[in-house]
Amino acid sequence: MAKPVVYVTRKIPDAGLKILRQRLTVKHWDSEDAIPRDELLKNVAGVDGILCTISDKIDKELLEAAGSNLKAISTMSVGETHIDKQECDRRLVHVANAPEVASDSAAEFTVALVLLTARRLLEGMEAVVSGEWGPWRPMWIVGFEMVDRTLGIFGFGRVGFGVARRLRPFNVGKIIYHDLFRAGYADQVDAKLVTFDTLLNESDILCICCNVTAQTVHAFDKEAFSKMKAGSILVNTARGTVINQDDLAEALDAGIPHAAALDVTEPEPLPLDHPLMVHPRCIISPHMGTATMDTRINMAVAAAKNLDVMLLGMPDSGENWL
Ligand SMILES: O=CC(=O)O
Repeated sequence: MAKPVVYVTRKIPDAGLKILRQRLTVKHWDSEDAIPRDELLKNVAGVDGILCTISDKIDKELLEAAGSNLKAISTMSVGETHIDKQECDRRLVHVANAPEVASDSAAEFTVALVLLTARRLLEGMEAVVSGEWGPWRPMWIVGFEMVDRTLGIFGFGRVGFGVARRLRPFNVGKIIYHDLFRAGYADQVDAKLVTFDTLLNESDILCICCNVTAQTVHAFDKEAFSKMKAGSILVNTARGTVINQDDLAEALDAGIPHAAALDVTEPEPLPLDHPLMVHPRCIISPHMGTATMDTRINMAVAAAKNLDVMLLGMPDSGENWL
Protein backbone atom coordinates (compact mmCIF):
# COMPACT_ATOMS: atom_id res chain seq x y z
CA MET A 1 0.00 0.00 0.00
CA ALA A 2 1.35 3.47 -0.88
CA LYS A 3 2.38 5.53 2.10
CA PRO A 4 0.18 8.53 2.92
CA VAL A 5 1.72 11.82 1.84
CA VAL A 6 2.15 14.67 4.28
CA TYR A 7 3.23 18.25 3.78
CA VAL A 8 5.42 19.98 6.38
CA THR A 9 5.13 23.75 6.01
CA ARG A 10 8.40 24.79 7.69
CA LYS A 11 11.89 23.71 8.64
CA ILE A 12 11.38 21.76 11.88
CA PRO A 13 13.83 19.87 14.09
CA ASP A 14 15.07 16.62 12.50
CA ALA A 15 13.65 14.54 15.32
CA GLY A 16 10.15 15.33 14.03
CA LEU A 17 10.98 14.59 10.39
CA LYS A 18 12.58 11.29 11.39
CA ILE A 19 9.33 10.15 12.97
CA LEU A 20 7.27 11.24 9.99
CA ARG A 21 9.55 9.45 7.52
CA GLN A 22 9.11 6.07 9.21
CA ARG A 23 5.63 5.51 7.85
CA LEU A 24 4.80 8.50 5.66
CA THR A 25 6.02 10.17 2.49
CA VAL A 26 7.15 13.65 3.50
CA LYS A 27 7.05 16.74 1.30
CA HIS A 28 8.68 19.69 2.95
CA TRP A 29 9.07 23.49 2.81
CA ASP A 30 12.56 23.39 4.26
CA SER A 31 12.95 27.02 5.25
CA GLU A 32 13.03 29.07 8.45
CA ASP A 33 10.68 31.53 6.76
CA ALA A 34 6.98 31.03 6.27
CA ILE A 35 5.95 29.56 2.95
CA PRO A 36 4.27 32.12 0.66
CA ARG A 37 0.54 31.55 0.59
CA ASP A 38 0.32 30.72 -3.15
CA GLU A 39 3.12 28.14 -2.81
CA LEU A 40 1.35 26.61 0.16
CA LEU A 41 -1.94 26.34 -1.70
CA LYS A 42 -0.14 24.68 -4.62
CA ASN A 43 1.99 22.33 -2.53
CA VAL A 44 -0.78 20.89 -0.37
CA ALA A 45 -2.82 19.68 -3.34
CA GLY A 46 -3.65 16.00 -2.89
CA VAL A 47 -1.82 15.42 0.44
CA ASP A 48 -3.24 13.27 3.23
CA GLY A 49 -1.93 15.34 6.10
CA ILE A 50 -0.35 18.70 6.91
CA LEU A 51 2.05 19.61 9.69
CA CYS A 52 1.75 23.37 10.08
CA THR A 53 2.78 26.21 12.38
CA ILE A 54 0.86 29.17 13.79
CA SER A 55 1.70 31.33 10.79
CA ASP A 56 -0.08 29.08 8.28
CA LYS A 57 -3.74 29.98 7.98
CA ILE A 58 -5.69 26.75 7.71
CA ASP A 59 -8.97 28.02 6.33
CA LYS A 60 -11.59 27.00 3.80
CA GLU A 61 -9.42 28.11 0.88
CA LEU A 62 -6.53 25.94 2.02
CA LEU A 63 -8.70 22.93 2.80
CA GLU A 64 -10.21 23.25 -0.64
CA ALA A 65 -6.76 23.50 -2.24
CA ALA A 66 -5.66 20.36 -0.39
CA GLY A 67 -8.68 18.44 -1.64
CA SER A 68 -10.56 15.39 -0.49
CA ASN A 69 -7.51 13.25 0.41
CA LEU A 70 -6.81 15.48 3.39
CA LYS A 71 -7.56 13.73 6.66
CA ALA A 72 -5.43 15.39 9.33
CA ILE A 73 -3.88 18.70 10.35
CA SER A 74 -1.25 18.70 13.07
CA THR A 75 -0.06 22.05 14.33
CA MET A 76 3.34 22.45 15.96
CA SER A 77 1.87 24.83 18.50
CA VAL A 78 -0.37 25.09 21.49
CA GLY A 79 -2.56 27.75 19.92
CA GLU A 80 -5.05 26.73 17.25
CA THR A 81 -6.58 30.08 16.31
CA HIS A 82 -4.96 29.87 12.87
CA ILE A 83 -7.12 26.81 12.11
CA ASP A 84 -10.76 26.99 11.10
CA LYS A 85 -11.84 24.02 13.19
CA GLN A 86 -15.47 24.20 12.15
CA GLU A 87 -14.49 23.91 8.52
CA CYS A 88 -12.17 21.00 9.40
CA ASP A 89 -15.01 19.29 11.29
CA ARG A 90 -17.32 19.75 8.35
CA ARG A 91 -14.81 18.00 6.10
CA LEU A 92 -14.00 15.31 8.68
CA VAL A 93 -10.40 16.51 8.88
CA HIS A 94 -8.86 15.70 12.28
CA VAL A 95 -6.95 18.45 14.06
CA ALA A 96 -4.34 18.11 16.80
CA ASN A 97 -2.15 20.57 18.65
CA ALA A 98 0.87 20.01 20.91
CA PRO A 99 -0.06 21.45 24.30
CA GLU A 100 1.84 19.42 26.90
CA VAL A 101 5.38 20.01 25.76
CA ALA A 102 5.47 23.80 25.66
CA SER A 103 4.14 24.69 29.11
CA ASP A 104 7.44 24.79 30.99
CA SER A 105 9.14 27.11 28.55
CA ALA A 106 6.05 29.36 28.37
CA ALA A 107 5.75 29.53 32.17
CA GLU A 108 9.47 30.19 32.59
CA PHE A 109 9.37 32.97 30.03
CA THR A 110 6.34 34.55 31.70
CA VAL A 111 8.28 34.62 34.97
CA ALA A 112 11.23 36.21 33.14
CA LEU A 113 8.95 39.00 31.90
CA VAL A 114 7.47 39.46 35.38
CA LEU A 115 10.91 39.91 36.95
CA LEU A 116 12.22 42.02 34.07
CA THR A 117 9.25 44.37 34.39
CA ALA A 118 8.99 44.52 38.18
CA ARG A 119 12.73 45.23 38.51
CA ARG A 120 12.87 47.59 35.49
CA LEU A 121 15.87 45.70 34.20
CA LEU A 122 15.63 46.93 30.60
CA GLU A 123 15.59 50.56 31.71
CA GLY A 124 18.73 49.92 33.74
CA MET A 125 20.50 48.25 30.84
CA GLU A 126 19.48 51.01 28.44
CA ALA A 127 20.80 53.61 30.90
CA VAL A 128 24.18 51.87 30.91
CA VAL A 129 24.40 51.88 27.12
CA SER A 130 23.19 55.49 26.74
CA GLY A 131 25.75 56.79 29.24
CA GLU A 132 23.09 57.87 31.75
CA TRP A 133 24.70 55.70 34.44
CA GLY A 134 26.31 58.05 36.95
CA PRO A 135 27.27 57.76 40.61
CA TRP A 136 25.00 55.40 42.58
CA ARG A 137 21.68 56.96 43.50
CA PRO A 138 19.38 55.31 46.01
CA MET A 139 16.12 56.19 44.29
CA TRP A 140 17.15 55.63 40.68
CA ILE A 141 15.19 53.01 38.66
CA VAL A 142 13.57 51.43 41.69
CA GLY A 143 11.20 48.57 41.05
CA PHE A 144 9.41 46.18 43.37
CA GLU A 145 9.96 42.72 44.79
CA MET A 146 7.71 39.69 44.63
CA VAL A 147 7.73 39.31 48.42
CA ASP A 148 4.25 39.79 49.92
CA ARG A 149 2.74 40.88 46.57
CA THR A 150 -0.44 39.43 45.15
CA LEU A 151 0.12 37.38 42.04
CA GLY A 152 -2.95 37.13 39.81
CA ILE A 153 -3.29 34.62 37.00
CA PHE A 154 -5.90 34.88 34.26
CA GLY A 155 -6.36 31.34 32.89
CA PHE A 156 -5.09 28.69 35.26
CA GLY A 157 -4.08 25.92 32.87
CA ARG A 158 -0.64 24.38 32.50
CA VAL A 159 1.10 27.70 31.91
CA GLY A 160 -0.78 29.63 34.59
CA PHE A 161 -0.11 26.90 37.11
CA GLY A 162 3.53 26.78 35.99
CA VAL A 163 3.89 30.52 36.65
CA ALA A 164 2.31 30.18 40.11
CA ARG A 165 4.54 27.20 40.97
CA ARG A 166 7.66 29.10 39.95
CA LEU A 167 6.79 32.36 41.73
CA ARG A 168 5.53 30.79 44.97
CA PRO A 169 9.13 30.28 46.23
CA PHE A 170 9.75 34.01 45.71
CA ASN A 171 7.47 34.42 48.73
CA VAL A 172 4.60 36.16 47.03
CA GLY A 173 1.98 36.99 49.62
CA LYS A 174 -1.03 35.56 47.85
CA ILE A 175 -1.86 33.80 44.58
CA ILE A 176 -5.29 34.34 43.05
CA TYR A 177 -6.61 33.18 39.71
CA HIS A 178 -9.60 33.57 37.48
CA ASP A 179 -10.75 30.75 35.24
CA LEU A 180 -14.02 29.23 34.10
CA PHE A 181 -13.28 26.22 36.25
CA ARG A 182 -11.82 25.63 39.68
CA ALA A 183 -8.47 23.96 39.09
CA GLY A 184 -7.91 21.01 41.45
CA TYR A 185 -4.14 21.50 41.40
CA ALA A 186 -4.55 25.11 42.58
CA ASP A 187 -4.26 23.77 46.15
CA GLN A 188 -0.68 22.71 45.44
CA VAL A 189 0.31 26.37 45.26
CA ASP A 190 -2.36 27.66 47.59
CA ALA A 191 -4.04 29.62 44.79
CA LYS A 192 -7.55 30.91 45.27
CA LEU A 193 -10.23 31.15 42.56
CA VAL A 194 -11.67 34.69 42.43
CA THR A 195 -13.99 36.69 40.18
CA PHE A 196 -12.50 38.65 37.31
CA ASP A 197 -13.16 41.92 39.17
CA THR A 198 -11.32 40.68 42.26
CA LEU A 199 -8.41 39.55 40.12
CA LEU A 200 -8.20 43.03 38.60
CA ASN A 201 -8.68 44.85 41.93
CA GLU A 202 -6.15 42.86 43.92
CA SER A 203 -3.31 41.73 41.64
CA ASP A 204 0.04 43.50 41.89
CA ILE A 205 1.32 41.23 39.16
CA LEU A 206 -1.29 40.06 36.66
CA CYS A 207 -0.28 37.35 34.19
CA ILE A 208 -2.49 36.48 31.24
CA CYS A 209 -2.08 32.76 30.53
CA CYS A 210 -5.46 31.82 29.02
CA ASN A 211 -6.69 30.27 25.80
CA VAL A 212 -8.39 32.39 23.23
CA THR A 213 -12.14 31.86 23.52
CA ALA A 214 -15.23 34.00 23.01
CA GLN A 215 -14.95 34.88 26.73
CA THR A 216 -11.30 35.91 26.66
CA VAL A 217 -11.09 37.95 23.44
CA HIS A 218 -10.64 41.58 24.51
CA ALA A 219 -11.36 40.62 28.12
CA PHE A 220 -8.75 43.24 29.04
CA ASP A 221 -10.37 46.45 27.82
CA LYS A 222 -10.90 49.97 29.12
CA GLU A 223 -13.35 48.77 31.77
CA ALA A 224 -11.00 46.04 32.99
CA PHE A 225 -8.01 48.38 33.15
CA SER A 226 -10.08 50.86 35.16
CA LYS A 227 -10.42 48.18 37.86
CA MET A 228 -6.71 47.34 38.10
CA LYS A 229 -4.60 48.25 41.07
CA ALA A 230 -2.31 51.29 41.15
CA GLY A 231 1.31 50.25 40.65
CA SER A 232 0.39 46.89 39.12
CA ILE A 233 2.08 45.24 36.16
CA LEU A 234 0.40 43.26 33.41
CA VAL A 235 2.16 40.44 31.54
CA ASN A 236 0.64 38.73 28.49
CA THR A 237 2.19 35.59 27.06
CA ALA A 238 -1.09 34.09 25.80
CA ARG A 239 -2.40 35.81 22.67
CA GLY A 240 -2.58 39.45 21.63
CA THR A 241 -6.35 39.35 21.10
CA VAL A 242 -7.00 38.97 24.84
CA ILE A 243 -6.07 42.64 25.23
CA ASN A 244 -7.67 45.63 23.57
CA GLN A 245 -4.37 47.27 22.70
CA ASP A 246 -5.68 50.79 22.10
CA ASP A 247 -7.31 50.69 25.53
CA LEU A 248 -4.06 49.42 27.06
CA ALA A 249 -2.06 52.28 25.54
CA GLU A 250 -4.55 54.75 27.05
CA ALA A 251 -4.53 52.98 30.41
CA LEU A 252 -0.72 53.02 30.56
CA ASP A 253 -0.78 56.74 29.76
CA ALA A 254 -3.21 57.22 32.63
CA GLY A 255 -0.85 55.24 34.90
CA ILE A 256 -2.80 52.02 35.64
CA PRO A 257 -1.51 49.43 35.05
CA HIS A 258 1.87 50.91 35.81
CA ALA A 259 3.69 48.80 33.23
CA ALA A 260 3.06 46.00 30.77
CA ALA A 261 5.11 43.26 29.14
CA LEU A 262 3.70 41.63 26.03
CA ASP A 263 5.12 38.62 24.25
CA VAL A 264 2.10 38.50 21.97
CA THR A 265 0.35 41.26 20.07
CA GLU A 266 -2.33 41.73 17.48
CA PRO A 267 -1.09 41.73 14.73
CA GLU A 268 2.36 40.18 14.92
CA PRO A 269 4.64 41.88 14.31
CA LEU A 270 3.08 45.01 15.75
CA PRO A 271 3.71 48.05 13.48
CA LEU A 272 6.72 50.05 14.64
CA ASP A 273 4.62 53.19 15.10
CA HIS A 274 1.97 51.56 17.32
CA PRO A 275 1.61 53.53 20.58
CA LEU A 276 2.54 50.42 22.62
CA MET A 277 5.78 49.99 20.67
CA VAL A 278 7.02 53.37 21.75
CA HIS A 279 5.48 53.47 25.21
CA PRO A 280 8.17 53.90 27.89
CA ARG A 281 6.39 51.52 30.28
CA CYS A 282 5.60 48.76 27.82
CA ILE A 283 8.04 46.00 26.91
CA ILE A 284 7.35 43.93 23.82
CA SER A 285 9.10 40.67 22.95
CA PRO A 286 8.64 38.88 19.63
CA HIS A 287 6.40 35.92 20.57
CA MET A 288 9.24 33.86 21.97
CA GLY A 289 7.54 32.34 25.04
CA THR A 290 8.14 28.77 23.92
CA ALA A 291 11.39 29.42 22.07
CA THR A 292 13.84 27.00 23.65
CA MET A 293 15.62 24.26 21.74
CA ASP A 294 14.21 21.57 24.05
CA THR A 295 10.68 22.75 23.50
CA ARG A 296 11.03 23.15 19.76
CA ILE A 297 12.31 19.58 19.48
CA ASN A 298 9.54 18.28 21.74
CA MET A 299 6.91 20.22 19.80
CA ALA A 300 8.15 18.83 16.48
CA VAL A 301 8.14 15.29 17.88
CA ALA A 302 4.66 15.69 19.36
CA ALA A 303 3.28 17.21 16.15
CA ALA A 304 4.87 14.46 14.04
CA LYS A 305 3.49 11.70 16.25
CA ASN A 306 0.05 13.30 16.25
CA LEU A 307 0.01 13.44 12.47
CA ASP A 308 1.27 9.89 12.11
CA VAL A 309 -1.29 8.48 14.54
CA MET A 310 -4.17 10.45 13.05
CA LEU A 311 -3.37 9.01 9.63
CA LEU A 312 -2.28 5.47 10.46
CA GLY A 313 -3.27 4.68 14.04
CA MET A 314 -0.80 3.47 16.66
CA PRO A 315 2.22 1.69 15.20
CA ASP A 316 2.76 -2.02 16.01
CA SER A 317 5.83 -1.11 18.04
CA GLY A 318 3.20 0.26 20.40
CA GLU A 319 3.47 1.74 23.81
CA ASN A 320 7.13 2.74 23.77
CA TRP A 321 6.62 4.96 20.82
CA LEU A 322 4.36 7.65 22.25
O1 LIG B 1 2.44 30.53 20.97
C1 LIG B 1 2.89 29.46 20.74
C2 LIG B 1 2.08 28.29 20.60
O2 LIG B 1 0.85 28.41 20.49
O3 LIG B 1 2.65 27.20 20.57
